[in-house]
Amino acid sequence: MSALRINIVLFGIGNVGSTLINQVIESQKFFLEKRNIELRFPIITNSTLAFFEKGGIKNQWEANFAQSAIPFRIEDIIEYVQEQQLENLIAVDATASSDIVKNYIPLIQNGFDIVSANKKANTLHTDFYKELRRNLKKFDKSFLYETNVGAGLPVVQTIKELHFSGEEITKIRGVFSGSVSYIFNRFSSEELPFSKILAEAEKTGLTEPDSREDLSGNDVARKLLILAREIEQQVEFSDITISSLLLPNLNEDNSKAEYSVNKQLFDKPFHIAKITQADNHVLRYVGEFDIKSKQLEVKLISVPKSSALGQLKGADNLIEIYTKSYGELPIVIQGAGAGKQVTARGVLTDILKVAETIKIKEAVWLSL
Ligand SMILES: NC(=O)C1=CN([C@@H]2O[C@H](COP(=O)(O)OP(=O)(O)OC[C@H]3O[C@@H](n4cnc5c(N)ncnc54)[C@H](O)[C@@H]3O)[C@@H](O)[C@H]2O)C=CC1
Ligand SMILES: N[C@@H](CC=O)C(=O)O
Repeated sequence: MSALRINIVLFGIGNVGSTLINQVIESQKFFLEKRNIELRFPIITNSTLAFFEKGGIKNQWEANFAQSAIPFRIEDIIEYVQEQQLENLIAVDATASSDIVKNYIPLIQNGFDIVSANKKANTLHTDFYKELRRNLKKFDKSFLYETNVGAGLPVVQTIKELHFSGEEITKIRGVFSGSVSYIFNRFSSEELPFSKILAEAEKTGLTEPDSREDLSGNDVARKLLILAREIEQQVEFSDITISSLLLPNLNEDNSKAEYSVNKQLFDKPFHIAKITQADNHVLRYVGEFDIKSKQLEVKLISVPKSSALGQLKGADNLIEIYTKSYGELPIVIQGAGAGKQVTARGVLTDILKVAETIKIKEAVWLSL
Protein backbone atom coordinates (compact mmCIF):
# COMPACT_ATOMS: atom_id res chain seq x y z
CA MET A 1 0.00 0.00 0.00
CA SER A 2 1.38 3.45 -0.87
CA ALA A 3 2.37 5.70 2.02
CA LEU A 4 -0.01 8.36 3.28
CA ARG A 5 1.51 11.72 2.33
CA ILE A 6 0.90 14.50 4.85
CA ASN A 7 1.54 18.09 3.76
CA ILE A 8 2.49 20.34 6.67
CA VAL A 9 2.35 24.11 6.45
CA LEU A 10 4.57 25.29 9.28
CA PHE A 11 4.11 28.76 10.76
CA GLY A 12 7.14 29.67 12.88
CA ILE A 13 10.66 28.38 12.37
CA GLY A 14 12.16 29.50 15.68
CA ASN A 15 13.21 27.14 18.47
CA VAL A 16 10.27 24.74 18.23
CA GLY A 17 9.56 25.01 14.49
CA SER A 18 13.14 24.50 13.32
CA THR A 19 13.66 21.60 15.74
CA LEU A 20 10.45 20.03 14.45
CA ILE A 21 11.72 20.18 10.85
CA ASN A 22 15.00 18.58 11.86
CA GLN A 23 13.28 15.85 13.88
CA VAL A 24 11.05 15.02 10.90
CA ILE A 25 13.99 14.96 8.47
CA GLU A 26 15.91 12.71 10.89
CA SER A 27 13.03 10.26 11.40
CA GLN A 28 11.56 10.33 7.88
CA LYS A 29 12.63 6.76 7.14
CA PHE A 30 11.26 5.53 10.48
CA PHE A 31 7.80 7.04 9.83
CA LEU A 32 7.72 5.54 6.36
CA GLU A 33 8.75 2.07 7.46
CA LYS A 34 6.85 1.85 10.74
CA ARG A 35 3.81 4.04 10.15
CA ASN A 36 3.57 4.15 6.36
CA ILE A 37 3.39 7.93 6.61
CA GLU A 38 5.39 10.48 4.65
CA LEU A 39 5.63 13.91 6.26
CA ARG A 40 6.40 16.84 3.95
CA PHE A 41 6.74 20.59 4.53
CA PRO A 42 5.73 22.28 1.26
CA ILE A 43 5.50 25.69 3.00
CA ILE A 44 7.39 27.09 5.98
CA THR A 45 7.13 30.64 7.27
CA ASN A 46 8.45 33.07 9.82
CA SER A 47 6.48 36.19 10.77
CA THR A 48 6.94 37.89 7.40
CA LEU A 49 8.30 35.44 4.83
CA ALA A 50 7.26 32.09 3.40
CA PHE A 51 9.26 29.51 1.47
CA PHE A 52 7.32 27.35 -1.01
CA GLU A 53 8.64 23.97 -2.21
CA LYS A 54 5.93 21.69 -3.58
CA GLY A 55 7.88 18.47 -3.00
CA GLY A 56 8.73 19.45 0.57
CA ILE A 57 11.81 21.16 2.00
CA LYS A 58 15.10 19.26 2.17
CA ASN A 59 18.16 19.19 4.46
CA GLN A 60 19.45 22.57 3.32
CA TRP A 61 16.12 24.25 4.14
CA GLU A 62 17.64 27.10 6.17
CA ALA A 63 19.83 28.26 3.28
CA ASN A 64 16.91 27.88 0.85
CA PHE A 65 14.64 29.87 3.15
CA ALA A 66 17.24 32.65 3.49
CA GLN A 67 17.66 32.78 -0.29
CA SER A 68 14.14 32.30 -1.66
CA ALA A 69 11.50 33.09 0.99
CA ILE A 70 9.01 35.78 -0.02
CA PRO A 71 6.42 37.95 1.77
CA PHE A 72 3.09 36.16 2.15
CA ARG A 73 -0.54 36.50 3.21
CA ILE A 74 -2.65 33.59 4.38
CA GLU A 75 -4.62 33.76 1.10
CA ASP A 76 -1.38 33.01 -0.81
CA ILE A 77 -0.92 29.86 1.21
CA ILE A 78 -4.47 28.67 0.67
CA GLU A 79 -4.24 29.46 -3.05
CA TYR A 80 -0.92 27.63 -3.39
CA VAL A 81 -2.09 24.38 -1.76
CA GLN A 82 -5.22 24.45 -3.94
CA GLU A 83 -3.31 25.12 -7.17
CA GLN A 84 -0.77 22.42 -6.38
CA GLN A 85 -3.57 20.05 -5.30
CA LEU A 86 -1.84 19.27 -2.02
CA GLU A 87 -3.87 16.92 0.13
CA ASN A 88 -3.90 15.88 3.79
CA LEU A 89 -3.04 19.37 4.97
CA ILE A 90 -1.96 20.16 8.52
CA ALA A 91 -1.25 23.73 9.59
CA VAL A 92 1.26 23.72 12.44
CA ASP A 93 1.43 26.85 14.58
CA ALA A 94 4.86 27.14 16.22
CA THR A 95 4.54 30.86 16.88
CA ALA A 96 3.38 32.79 19.93
CA SER A 97 1.39 35.11 17.69
CA SER A 98 -2.13 36.35 18.40
CA ASP A 99 -2.54 37.31 14.72
CA ILE A 100 -1.96 33.87 13.29
CA VAL A 101 -4.79 32.48 15.37
CA LYS A 102 -7.26 34.56 13.33
CA ASN A 103 -6.34 32.31 10.40
CA TYR A 104 -7.31 29.04 12.08
CA ILE A 105 -10.96 29.15 11.01
CA PRO A 106 -10.20 30.07 7.35
CA LEU A 107 -7.58 27.30 7.31
CA ILE A 108 -10.06 24.76 8.70
CA GLN A 109 -12.65 25.88 6.15
CA ASN A 110 -10.06 25.26 3.42
CA GLY A 111 -9.26 21.71 4.41
CA PHE A 112 -6.57 22.02 7.09
CA ASP A 113 -6.30 20.18 10.38
CA ILE A 114 -4.48 22.22 13.01
CA VAL A 115 -1.68 21.37 15.44
CA SER A 116 -0.54 24.14 17.72
CA ALA A 117 2.14 24.86 20.31
CA ASN A 118 0.72 28.38 20.51
CA LYS A 119 -1.62 28.87 23.48
CA LYS A 120 -3.42 31.94 22.13
CA ALA A 121 -6.32 30.21 20.34
CA ASN A 122 -7.37 28.40 23.49
CA THR A 123 -7.15 31.45 25.71
CA LEU A 124 -9.07 34.08 23.77
CA HIS A 125 -12.67 34.81 24.73
CA THR A 126 -15.03 31.82 25.03
CA ASP A 127 -16.92 33.04 21.95
CA PHE A 128 -13.86 32.40 19.76
CA TYR A 129 -13.11 29.14 21.60
CA LYS A 130 -16.60 27.87 20.75
CA GLU A 131 -16.62 29.23 17.20
CA LEU A 132 -13.38 27.41 16.50
CA ARG A 133 -14.83 24.15 17.76
CA ARG A 134 -18.06 24.66 15.78
CA ASN A 135 -15.96 24.94 12.62
CA LEU A 136 -13.87 21.90 13.49
CA LYS A 137 -17.06 19.89 13.86
CA LYS A 138 -18.67 21.27 10.71
CA PHE A 139 -15.62 20.60 8.52
CA ASP A 140 -14.69 17.36 10.32
CA LYS A 141 -11.20 18.57 11.22
CA SER A 142 -8.87 18.00 14.20
CA PHE A 143 -7.16 20.54 16.43
CA LEU A 144 -4.46 19.13 18.71
CA TYR A 145 -2.41 21.20 21.18
CA GLU A 146 -0.82 18.88 23.73
CA THR A 147 2.24 21.16 23.98
CA ASN A 148 0.07 24.04 25.24
CA VAL A 149 0.61 22.71 28.77
CA GLY A 150 3.75 20.95 29.98
CA ALA A 151 5.42 20.94 26.53
CA GLY A 152 5.81 17.23 25.62
CA LEU A 153 4.23 15.93 28.85
CA PRO A 154 0.80 14.29 28.52
CA VAL A 155 -1.11 16.85 30.58
CA VAL A 156 -3.94 17.99 28.27
CA GLN A 157 -4.60 14.40 27.21
CA THR A 158 -4.74 13.15 30.82
CA ILE A 159 -7.14 15.87 31.93
CA LYS A 160 -9.29 15.36 28.82
CA GLU A 161 -9.50 11.60 29.33
CA LEU A 162 -10.27 11.86 33.05
CA HIS A 163 -13.09 14.27 32.26
CA PHE A 164 -14.27 12.11 29.35
CA SER A 165 -14.61 9.14 31.67
CA GLY A 166 -16.79 11.13 34.07
CA GLU A 167 -14.08 11.42 36.73
CA GLU A 168 -14.62 14.46 38.95
CA ILE A 169 -11.50 16.63 38.97
CA THR A 170 -11.39 18.73 42.12
CA LYS A 171 -8.10 20.58 41.90
CA ILE A 172 -5.15 21.06 39.53
CA ARG A 173 -2.01 22.67 40.85
CA GLY A 174 1.73 22.79 40.55
CA VAL A 175 4.61 24.28 38.63
CA PHE A 176 3.46 24.93 35.05
CA SER A 177 6.24 27.11 33.70
CA GLY A 178 9.34 25.33 32.45
CA SER A 179 11.31 28.52 32.09
CA VAL A 180 10.44 29.98 35.49
CA SER A 181 11.04 26.56 37.04
CA TYR A 182 14.52 26.52 35.46
CA ILE A 183 15.17 30.04 36.76
CA PHE A 184 14.13 29.34 40.37
CA ASN A 185 15.67 25.84 40.47
CA ARG A 186 19.05 27.37 39.61
CA PHE A 187 18.51 30.54 41.61
CA SER A 188 17.83 28.43 44.74
CA SER A 189 20.85 26.21 44.41
CA GLU A 190 23.48 28.50 42.86
CA GLU A 191 24.95 31.83 43.90
CA LEU A 192 24.10 33.59 40.65
CA PRO A 193 22.16 36.81 39.97
CA PHE A 194 18.55 36.31 38.83
CA SER A 195 19.20 38.26 35.61
CA LYS A 196 22.07 35.99 34.57
CA ILE A 197 19.93 32.85 34.91
CA LEU A 198 17.06 34.58 33.09
CA ALA A 199 19.41 35.43 30.20
CA GLU A 200 20.52 31.78 30.01
CA ALA A 201 16.90 30.55 30.00
CA GLU A 202 16.21 32.92 27.09
CA LYS A 203 19.32 31.83 25.21
CA THR A 204 18.46 28.14 25.56
CA GLY A 205 14.96 28.72 24.09
CA LEU A 206 13.12 27.88 27.31
CA THR A 207 11.24 31.16 27.61
CA GLU A 208 8.49 32.64 25.48
CA PRO A 209 9.80 34.79 22.60
CA ASP A 210 9.33 37.68 25.07
CA SER A 211 10.23 36.38 28.54
CA ARG A 212 7.92 38.96 30.16
CA GLU A 213 5.10 36.58 29.15
CA ASP A 214 6.64 34.05 31.55
CA LEU A 215 7.55 36.46 34.36
CA SER A 216 4.20 38.26 34.22
CA GLY A 217 2.46 34.97 35.04
CA ASN A 218 0.42 35.23 31.83
CA ASP A 219 1.91 32.05 30.41
CA VAL A 220 1.03 30.03 33.53
CA ALA A 221 -2.41 31.65 33.63
CA ARG A 222 -3.01 30.60 30.02
CA LYS A 223 -2.14 27.02 30.90
CA LEU A 224 -4.59 27.02 33.82
CA LEU A 225 -7.29 28.45 31.57
CA ILE A 226 -6.65 25.82 28.89
CA LEU A 227 -7.01 23.01 31.44
CA ALA A 228 -10.08 24.61 33.02
CA ARG A 229 -11.78 24.74 29.63
CA GLU A 230 -10.90 21.09 28.96
CA ILE A 231 -13.15 20.23 31.88
CA GLU A 232 -15.88 22.50 30.56
CA GLN A 233 -15.50 25.29 33.09
CA GLN A 234 -16.76 28.65 31.84
CA VAL A 235 -13.78 30.84 32.63
CA GLU A 236 -12.01 33.75 31.03
CA PHE A 237 -8.41 34.91 31.31
CA SER A 238 -9.59 37.89 33.34
CA ASP A 239 -10.94 35.54 36.04
CA ILE A 240 -7.40 34.49 36.99
CA THR A 241 -5.63 36.13 39.93
CA ILE A 242 -2.04 36.61 38.86
CA SER A 243 0.83 37.68 41.04
CA SER A 244 3.38 38.94 38.51
CA LEU A 245 7.15 38.58 38.94
CA LEU A 246 7.74 41.72 36.90
CA LEU A 247 8.66 44.94 38.70
CA PRO A 248 6.85 48.28 38.87
CA ASN A 249 9.80 49.78 36.98
CA LEU A 250 10.41 46.84 34.61
CA ASN A 251 7.32 45.36 33.03
CA GLU A 252 5.13 45.25 29.91
CA ASP A 253 5.01 49.06 29.81
CA ASN A 254 8.68 49.21 28.90
CA SER A 255 9.87 48.77 25.34
CA LYS A 256 11.44 45.40 24.54
CA ALA A 257 14.82 47.14 24.20
CA GLU A 258 14.51 48.79 27.63
CA TYR A 259 13.48 45.47 29.16
CA SER A 260 16.45 43.73 27.53
CA VAL A 261 19.09 46.06 28.89
CA ASN A 262 17.62 46.56 32.37
CA LYS A 263 17.18 42.99 33.55
CA GLN A 264 19.71 43.44 36.36
CA LEU A 265 16.93 45.41 38.13
CA PHE A 266 15.50 41.98 39.03
CA ASP A 267 18.61 41.01 40.98
CA LYS A 268 18.12 42.96 44.21
CA PRO A 269 14.42 42.21 44.89
CA PHE A 270 14.85 38.52 44.11
CA HIS A 271 18.01 38.32 46.24
CA ILE A 272 16.02 39.81 49.13
CA ALA A 273 13.16 37.35 48.52
CA LYS A 274 15.68 34.51 48.55
CA ILE A 275 17.52 35.42 51.77
CA THR A 276 14.43 36.37 53.78
CA GLN A 277 12.85 32.92 53.48
CA ALA A 278 12.69 30.45 56.37
CA ASP A 279 15.72 28.12 56.63
CA ASN A 280 15.97 25.44 53.96
CA HIS A 281 13.21 26.96 51.85
CA VAL A 282 13.22 27.75 48.12
CA LEU A 283 11.09 29.90 45.83
CA ARG A 284 8.61 28.32 43.41
CA TYR A 285 6.13 29.91 40.98
CA VAL A 286 2.90 27.92 41.05
CA GLY A 287 -0.53 27.82 39.48
CA GLU A 288 -3.64 26.49 41.17
CA PHE A 289 -7.19 25.86 40.02
CA ASP A 290 -9.68 24.93 42.71
CA ILE A 291 -12.69 23.69 40.80
CA LYS A 292 -15.29 23.95 43.59
CA SER A 293 -14.51 27.55 44.45
CA LYS A 294 -13.71 28.35 40.76
CA GLN A 295 -10.52 30.06 41.92
CA LEU A 296 -7.61 30.27 39.53
CA GLU A 297 -4.39 31.68 40.92
CA VAL A 298 -0.77 32.18 39.90
CA LYS A 299 1.66 33.05 42.71
CA LEU A 300 5.19 32.88 44.10
CA ILE A 301 5.57 30.69 47.17
CA SER A 302 8.36 29.58 49.46
CA VAL A 303 8.48 25.81 50.09
CA PRO A 304 10.75 23.47 52.08
CA LYS A 305 13.73 22.31 50.02
CA SER A 306 12.85 18.71 50.97
CA SER A 307 9.28 18.91 49.49
CA ALA A 308 8.38 17.58 46.04
CA LEU A 309 8.25 21.13 44.64
CA GLY A 310 11.45 22.02 46.46
CA GLN A 311 13.33 19.19 44.76
CA LEU A 312 12.50 20.12 41.17
CA LYS A 313 15.42 20.21 38.74
CA GLY A 314 16.12 21.74 35.33
CA ALA A 315 13.01 23.00 33.53
CA ASP A 316 10.75 20.54 35.36
CA ASN A 317 7.02 20.94 35.63
CA LEU A 318 5.21 19.14 38.42
CA ILE A 319 1.48 19.01 37.95
CA GLU A 320 -0.85 17.49 40.54
CA ILE A 321 -4.35 16.45 39.49
CA TYR A 322 -6.76 15.80 42.35
CA THR A 323 -9.86 13.80 41.58
CA LYS A 324 -12.70 12.12 43.46
CA SER A 325 -11.44 8.58 42.83
CA TYR A 326 -7.81 9.38 43.63
CA GLY A 327 -8.81 11.21 46.83
CA GLU A 328 -6.05 12.91 48.82
CA LEU A 329 -3.28 11.41 46.68
CA PRO A 330 -3.15 13.20 43.34
CA ILE A 331 -2.06 11.96 39.94
CA VAL A 332 1.34 13.58 39.41
CA ILE A 333 2.88 14.42 36.04
CA GLN A 334 6.50 15.52 36.23
CA GLY A 335 9.27 16.22 33.72
CA ALA A 336 10.73 18.91 31.47
CA GLY A 337 8.01 21.47 30.79
CA ALA A 338 9.96 23.52 28.26
CA GLY A 339 12.76 23.05 25.77
CA LYS A 340 12.84 22.89 22.00
CA GLN A 341 13.52 19.15 21.69
CA VAL A 342 10.74 17.97 24.02
CA THR A 343 8.28 20.50 22.65
CA ALA A 344 8.98 19.72 19.00
CA ARG A 345 8.59 16.02 19.80
CA GLY A 346 5.20 16.80 21.39
CA VAL A 347 4.13 18.69 18.26
CA LEU A 348 5.32 15.80 16.12
CA THR A 349 3.28 13.36 18.21
CA ASP A 350 0.18 15.50 17.58
CA ILE A 351 0.95 15.58 13.84
CA LEU A 352 1.21 11.79 13.77
CA LYS A 353 -2.07 11.47 15.69
CA VAL A 354 -3.79 13.67 13.10
CA ALA A 355 -2.18 11.60 10.33
CA GLU A 356 -3.58 8.42 11.87
CA THR A 357 -7.05 10.02 11.94
CA ILE A 358 -6.70 10.94 8.24
CA LYS A 359 -5.68 7.34 7.54
CA ILE A 360 -8.81 6.01 9.24
CA LYS A 361 -11.04 8.48 7.34
CA GLU A 362 -9.41 7.42 4.04
CA ALA A 363 -9.99 3.75 4.83
CA VAL A 364 -13.66 4.47 5.52
CA TRP A 365 -13.98 6.38 2.21
CA LEU A 366 -12.29 3.57 0.29
CA SER A 367 -14.62 0.99 1.80
CA LEU A 368 -17.74 2.89 0.72
N1 LIG B 1 10.18 26.91 23.70
C1 LIG B 1 9.52 26.06 24.47
O1 LIG B 1 10.10 25.38 25.33
C2 LIG B 1 8.05 25.89 24.32
C3 LIG B 1 7.34 26.68 23.45
N2 LIG B 1 6.00 26.52 23.33
C4 LIG B 1 5.29 27.40 22.44
O2 LIG B 1 5.80 27.27 21.12
C5 LIG B 1 5.66 28.50 20.42
C6 LIG B 1 6.97 28.86 19.76
O3 LIG B 1 7.98 28.99 20.73
P1 LIG B 1 9.50 29.19 20.28
O4 LIG B 1 9.80 28.34 19.11
O5 LIG B 1 10.30 29.02 21.51
O6 LIG B 1 9.51 30.73 19.82
P2 LIG B 1 10.56 31.46 18.84
O7 LIG B 1 10.51 32.91 19.18
O8 LIG B 1 11.87 30.77 18.87
O9 LIG B 1 9.92 31.25 17.38
C7 LIG B 1 8.73 31.87 16.99
C8 LIG B 1 8.63 31.85 15.48
O10 LIG B 1 7.35 32.32 15.10
C9 LIG B 1 7.50 33.23 14.01
N3 LIG B 1 6.31 34.08 13.96
C10 LIG B 1 5.93 35.07 14.80
N4 LIG B 1 4.75 35.61 14.39
C11 LIG B 1 4.39 34.92 13.27
C12 LIG B 1 3.29 35.01 12.38
N5 LIG B 1 2.31 35.89 12.57
N6 LIG B 1 3.24 34.16 11.33
C13 LIG B 1 4.20 33.25 11.10
N7 LIG B 1 5.28 33.12 11.92
C14 LIG B 1 5.37 33.95 12.99
C15 LIG B 1 8.79 33.95 14.30
O11 LIG B 1 9.31 34.60 13.16
C16 LIG B 1 9.64 32.74 14.75
O12 LIG B 1 10.10 32.06 13.60
C17 LIG B 1 5.16 29.52 21.46
O13 LIG B 1 3.78 29.69 21.35
C18 LIG B 1 5.49 28.86 22.80
O14 LIG B 1 4.60 29.20 23.83
C19 LIG B 1 5.29 25.57 24.00
C20 LIG B 1 5.93 24.73 24.85
C21 LIG B 1 7.37 24.87 25.13
N1 LIG C 1 7.59 29.54 28.33
C1 LIG C 1 6.88 28.32 28.50
C2 LIG C 1 7.14 27.44 27.33
C3 LIG C 1 6.14 26.40 27.26
O1 LIG C 1 4.96 26.60 27.24
C4 LIG C 1 7.36 27.62 29.76
O2 LIG C 1 8.45 27.93 30.17
O3 LIG C 1 6.66 26.79 30.30
